[in-house]
Amino acid sequence: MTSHLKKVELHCHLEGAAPPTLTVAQARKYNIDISHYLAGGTYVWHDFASFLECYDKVSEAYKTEEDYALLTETYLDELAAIGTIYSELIVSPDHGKRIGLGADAYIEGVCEGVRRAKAKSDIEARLIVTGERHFGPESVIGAAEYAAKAKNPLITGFNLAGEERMGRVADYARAFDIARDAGLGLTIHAGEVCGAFSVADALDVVRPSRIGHGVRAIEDLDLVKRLADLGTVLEVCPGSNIALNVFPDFASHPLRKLKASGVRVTISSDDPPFFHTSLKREYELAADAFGFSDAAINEMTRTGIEAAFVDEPTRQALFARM
Ligand SMILES: Nc1ncnc2[nH]cnc12
Ligand SMILES: [Zn+2]
Repeated sequence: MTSHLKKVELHCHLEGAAPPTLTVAQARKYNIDISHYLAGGTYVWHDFASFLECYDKVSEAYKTEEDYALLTETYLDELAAIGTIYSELIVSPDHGKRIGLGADAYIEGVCEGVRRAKAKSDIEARLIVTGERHFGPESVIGAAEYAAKAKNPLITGFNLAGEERMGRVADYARAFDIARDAGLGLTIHAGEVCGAFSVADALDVVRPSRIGHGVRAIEDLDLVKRLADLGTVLEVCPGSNIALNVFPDFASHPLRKLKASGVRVTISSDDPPFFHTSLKREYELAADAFGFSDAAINEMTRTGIEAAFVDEPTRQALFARM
């Protein structure tokens, strides 16, 4: 039981949080045939590549500023209802461009959703602009330039997601330079689909304060020590890792080992309905599948606040709410 615990989430893709019921309604509204990707109330995919394809198709069912406001508000309301005080949403203005809505209208819709949710529950939220590797380095640079120029106080970070097997981190270094120069927090997907080398690449090239997943660092114990020494925070998403078969089961998932080795870890849901999970379930798994005490879970939540891409007064206000 973790319902009494305050919660923080650093790693959730906005479109990846789309409830299947809402996506069905959206697809009906726009007369989109989504039956290959959503059947029986469940998103349909069978491996990482088909998951990404399904994710992109589902995203296409959200088309207007109001659609993004509703999607954001719906997810943040769900988080607030389980005691979540802070959420970082991974968003893709580039996707807004691709669907013809435009990056500004996409972001404005998301910001409206953040404001609506905050007015109801006081949940704090920030946006991490992401580039997606499978759309190529130029599109990732475009995403970084957008984030850098936006001067939107809710946009506080930059991420790189998508097909991890596409190119090496160095191909995307320029995008991270742009984001770093703009003062954005840096995080990057690594060590999820690819092995420990991708985490080492991320540390060498990007020097991020956080890594999305990073769990396959466990394949190289020197690298685990490096993560612990640097204080790099891992945004660990156990349910996602099991759904994508990164590890066969929770017993072989390295969350406990990483934490015991001194690596700073947090827990998140990634793309919850795609992976049959939720932040509530991830906290329950931390207690039941991993055997963490309330104190250990609170420690991970505090790590999340320490690593959050927020200004210091906001960070202190979040600590005060713990
Ligand atoms: N788990 C994941 N890894 C990489 N890119 C993603 N985009 C959405 N979810 C993702
Ligand atoms: Zn992710």
